[in-house]
Parts: sequence; C-alpha cells; structure tokens
Amino acid sequence: MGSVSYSYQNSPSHLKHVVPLDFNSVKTVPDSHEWVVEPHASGSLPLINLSDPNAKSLIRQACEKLGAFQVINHGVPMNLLKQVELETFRLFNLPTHRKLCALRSPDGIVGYGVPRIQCYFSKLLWSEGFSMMKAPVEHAAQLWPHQPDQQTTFCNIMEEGQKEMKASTERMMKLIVESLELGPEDVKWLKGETEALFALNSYPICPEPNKAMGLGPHTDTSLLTVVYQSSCSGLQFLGDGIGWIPVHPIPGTLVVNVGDLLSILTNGRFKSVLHRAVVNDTHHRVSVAYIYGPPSDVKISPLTKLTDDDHPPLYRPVVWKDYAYAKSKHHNNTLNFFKNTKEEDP
Ligand SMILES: C=C1C[C@]23C[C@H]1CC[C@H]2[C@@]12CCC[C@@](C)(C(=O)O1)[C@H]2[C@@H]3C(=O)O
Ligand SMILES: O=C(O)CCC(=O)C(=O)O
Ligand SMILES: [Fe+2]
Repeated sequence: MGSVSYSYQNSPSHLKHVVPLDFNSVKTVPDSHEWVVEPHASGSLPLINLSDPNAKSLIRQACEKLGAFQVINHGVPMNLLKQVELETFRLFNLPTHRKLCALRSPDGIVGYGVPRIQCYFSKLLWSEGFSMMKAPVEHAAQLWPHQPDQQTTFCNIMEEGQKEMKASTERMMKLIVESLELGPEDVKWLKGETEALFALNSYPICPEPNKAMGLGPHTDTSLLTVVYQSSCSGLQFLGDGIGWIPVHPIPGTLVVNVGDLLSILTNGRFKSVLHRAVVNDTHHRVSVAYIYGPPSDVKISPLTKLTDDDHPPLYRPVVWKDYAYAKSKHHNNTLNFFKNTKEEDP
C-alpha cells in the first residue's frame, strides 16, 4: 500500500465496502453518498445516576420504553475518557494512506475501514471506523511505524479504556438482571469470558450535512452498547411515535442502548432500539463504543423465568457469531428471522 492519496473513487469495486472516501478531498457530497435525512424530533434520553437507590427500576423502565438511556456516576474516570478521545483523534487525523496500512480484511472485524453495517445500505456512509478487541498491537505498529512510544501510548490507553468500560457495563448488566427479579444463577454465563468489541467511530466535517449520513439507522447486535460521544451531538434514537430523539451531550455521561441479544434474552421486554449518527459542517465528531456480548460459546435465548404459558419464548437460541452473520444477510429484520414460528394446533 505504497501510494499516497488513495480516494474511494479510485479503489477497486470489491473494496468499496471497506475503504472510506477521502473526505477531505471533496467539496460537495457525491451522488454515491447522497441520503435523504429525515429531520430530528425534540425530546431527550432519560438520565440515570448509577448511585441512585432507584437506578435499577429507572434502567428497567428506560429499557422497556425506549431501549436507551444516559448514565452518570458510571465509574469510568473522566480523565481516561478524555485520553481515549485524544488517541481516537490522533488515529483518524493520520493521512489516509497511513490509516489504510491498518485496513480491516473484507470479512474481518478488527482494523480500519468503513463501518461494517455499510452493507445494509445502497448509499455510502459519511464515516470511518477502527475496531479492536483488547490491545491493537499489530495495527498500532502499522499506524505509527516510526513512533514506538505512540504505539505504546495508544495500546495502553485503549486497553485501560476497555477495562473500565467492561467494569461499568458489567455493573449495569447486574442491575438489569436484578431489575427483572432475577439473580446470578439465572445468567451463570455472565461470570465467564464475555466478548466485547471496542469501536472508534469518526465522522469528518461534511460540506452538506443534510445530504449525508454518518451511520444509517440500525440496531446493535450486542447485549448492551455503551457509547462515549464527548461534546458533539450526532447520535439519535428512534422513539415510538416521537421520531429521532437527539442525544445532547452532557459532559462525563455515557450513552447506553439495548442490543438485539438483550432483546432476545428478555423475550422482547427490552427494546433493541433503532439509532443513527448524523453529521455536521463545523466539527469533526468522534465516538467510542463498547459493544458488549456474551461469551462466544453461549447460546442466547429467552430467560426461562421470563416465559410461561401466556408468554411463550419468542426467539430461538443463537450464539453471537451466528447472529452477527445472519444480520449481514437480513439487516434490521434479523430479530424477526430468529422468531419462533407458532406451532399449528393438530
Ligand atoms: C459483532 C459485531 C457488532 C457489529 C457487527 C459485528 C462486527 C462489527 C460491529 C460494528 C462496530 C461498529 C458499529 C457497528 C454498528 C458496525 O457497523 O460494526 C457494529 C456492529 C453491530 O453492533 O451490529
Ligand atoms: O457515533 C455514535 O454516537 C453512534 C455509534 C453507534 O451507533 C455504534 O457504534 O454502533
Ligand atoms: Fe450502534
């Protein structure tokens, strides 16, 4: 990958779903990236203090009603979040040819490239991403080949960020389980090696933000996704009968949303909520998502205690990997694809 400016237009067609547009080189939104962006509504996300004695029931209500909320007192140090953000800017501000040295393989999950959900949409997205699991040692060496100190700093901060996000997410999962009047014995696998993906998202400044989309409407495949979006808005959740609810950033908060697997686990009680990220013409926005799922060998199915004769299990058991694979085929219809078909009476 020796060449300098490597724009999407010049890339072979099989790379169009992997190599992002060279956003700095365009003054208008090209046809390939032109979206009709529905305007947002008014409204806000519930803000929950994790130290509040009522946190449990507030989380349950938020997960049942919208499927998303914001948290404070989440335990992740503010200073660490700022450092993760700084390193995220360092990465995305690298020249395009350098970022392409850490390109994700077309069927891979980790590395640099367009968001994996690009394949759901006919129009291209105004964003780029970098995902990792644990410390991205090899990718850091490709991104900063002549700066070993920067490689170490990047890896250390990303590792620490994942460690703290994991602890906070596990605390919220515990509250969720208790809020459903269940105990650790009902979800023994939560104590095992849960899997997680750390995804850095970048939304370059867009000359015509009403004609482009950062991340198109999607639900996450995870159990829970926890997002740090710093001081720039862009993330919006679709509320039933409300429309796109923008999340105005409050310093130090994290945004949490229910993913498809948690919706399956709760037999549909918790909503896996559609969300999107819009772009703007003044700020380069970044966000950091901790995408938390079950251990790789655990089949997720509706919890027995949440089902009975009147509430039969709505979904078939599935492991995360198979669910994610099905999602690349069925997109936002994947939950329906895993629905139990009602047996006919004899
Ligand atoms: C295990 C997962 C979770 C995926 C799909 C698959 C691999 C890559 C993940 C992400 C990471 C970036 C945002 C997202 C929306 C995307 O485009 O790719 C995520 C998506 C999801 O949460 O569904
Ligand atoms: O950029 C954001 O705020 C949203 C990111 C997101 O939805 C995701 O990573 O799945
Ligand atoms: Fe998402």
